[in-house]
Amino acid sequence: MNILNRLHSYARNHGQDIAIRSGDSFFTYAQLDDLSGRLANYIEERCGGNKAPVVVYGHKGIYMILCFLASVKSGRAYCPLDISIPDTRVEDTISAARPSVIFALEEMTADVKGAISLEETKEIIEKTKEPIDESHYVSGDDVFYIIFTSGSTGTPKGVQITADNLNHYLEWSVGLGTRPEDKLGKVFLNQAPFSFDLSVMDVYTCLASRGTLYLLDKEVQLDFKRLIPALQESGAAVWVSTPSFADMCMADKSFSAELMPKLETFLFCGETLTNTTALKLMERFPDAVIMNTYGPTESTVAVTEIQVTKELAETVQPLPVGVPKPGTFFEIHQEDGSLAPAGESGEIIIVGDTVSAGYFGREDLTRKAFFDCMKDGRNHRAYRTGDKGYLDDEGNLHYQGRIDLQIKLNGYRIEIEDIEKNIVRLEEISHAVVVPNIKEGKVKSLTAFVTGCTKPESGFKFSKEMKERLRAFLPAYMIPKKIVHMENLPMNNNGKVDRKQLGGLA
Ligand SMILES: Nc1ncnc2c1ncn2[C@@H]1O[C@H](COP(=O)(O)OP(=O)(O)OP(=O)(O)O)[C@@H](O)[C@H]1O
Repeated sequence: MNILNRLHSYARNHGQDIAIRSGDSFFTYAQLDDLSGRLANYIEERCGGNKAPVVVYGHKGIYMILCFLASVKSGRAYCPLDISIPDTRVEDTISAARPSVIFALEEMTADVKGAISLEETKEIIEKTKEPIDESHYVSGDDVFYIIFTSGSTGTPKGVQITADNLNHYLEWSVGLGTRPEDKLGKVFLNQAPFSFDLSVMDVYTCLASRGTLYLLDKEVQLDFKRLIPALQESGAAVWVSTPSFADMCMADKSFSAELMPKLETFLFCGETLTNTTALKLMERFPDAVIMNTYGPTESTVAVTEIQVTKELAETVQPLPVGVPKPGTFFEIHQEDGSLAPAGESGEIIIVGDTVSAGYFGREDLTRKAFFDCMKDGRNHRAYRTGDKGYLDDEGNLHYQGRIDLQIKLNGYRIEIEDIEKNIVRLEEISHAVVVPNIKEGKVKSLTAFVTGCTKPESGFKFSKEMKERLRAFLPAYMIPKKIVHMENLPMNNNGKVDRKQLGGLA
């Protein structure tokens, strides 16, 4: 599949269909294709031989996607930066990317010179009458986008995803949870900021399916009084978010099939989907299909899928993340780099057609994380995920947490996520995040932050009781020193549980 050609054909044959909506603004397929082609012409004329990426700064406006498409039509990768990114990181990213053009579609407070504002972008498009020729479009191994990871599990790096990576990903994602034809013309919900690659799952799967992308901005997401009516108004059939965001929505009783009667598919990625969340969602949306998918930015959003049925959610805990998409293979490596025996756990290595070429301008980091590998008689790109997992007899991948969330406490080697999985076995608790208390580089104790039950009268008593009961599941050295009840776990800008913030509270 070639997404840019597909957009062209939609613009020609279904030009009046709405491609993107944000509040009262929208672009039809004809507008999106035409205006992005014209803006691409401007970029090419202005930059000529400078093929450096285009930085697009902003939030959930419809012009964001228009600028992404203009960049790739001009033959340049784009690098999306959301307004939630702190100024210093915006500045660092821009100095690393050395962009050919910067579009700042929202007001920018970072120290950045020469950015083109939204008003100027509109004027440029108005003045540039001709769309760019297709021969300029990024294709094959050309980089389509560069996403700087959030750093939730390390330091931010610019992951380069090529046109081929994206096209291979889309061939699979249009069929996630439903047949591809069942997604045609449907509404897709966008929760994730564009600087988080989860958004690629809704933006491009939607555009590839001639759907309407419904953008939910940050302020709406944080205000139930606006969020619930927006969800209702969206008419969404495909839901794409982190599980944490769905959990947050479930705090409102009206979040159900009555509110969103057209909702057919939940697509989750980015963090663990707990059995509790899946089961609660099934109660609220009995007819919807729930898909768990897994993958890092480095292998284009997601590379596995599994439909979470009631039976699965009731019998297998934690939930598997599923089987690889076509064109993806897994290897499980032991600490010494050799292949783990069948069924045993180790580092998950992703091999295949959606694995990135590497990090932008960071040959050193690229060499550490990526390598080439033969599979089925062909050379493939492979990526060391830093995630731990194993493959079961049916070929399902089971994710067991980050290798770097392994700590040493009083000489014991402990998997933080192992403790979390056991805490949620306690009836009252639906989510648990355990953070180490570190002094002088050494782990001194552990604190667990939990949600689920109503606020206990005495935090001390609650902690004591939970710890007592945890003894049924965990050895004493793995039981956190404190168990703290919270109404909600804090989320980072990408909508994942914010471990760093909790670390500060421990
Ligand atoms: N379905 C899933 N279940 C559990 N964990 C998941 C799932 N999908 C993704 N993850 C976790 O999210 C990671 C990928 O996150 P992402 O590429 O968004 O980077 P990030 O959160 O910005 O972190 P960093 O910046 O440190 O790379 C995976 O490597 C895995 O640890």
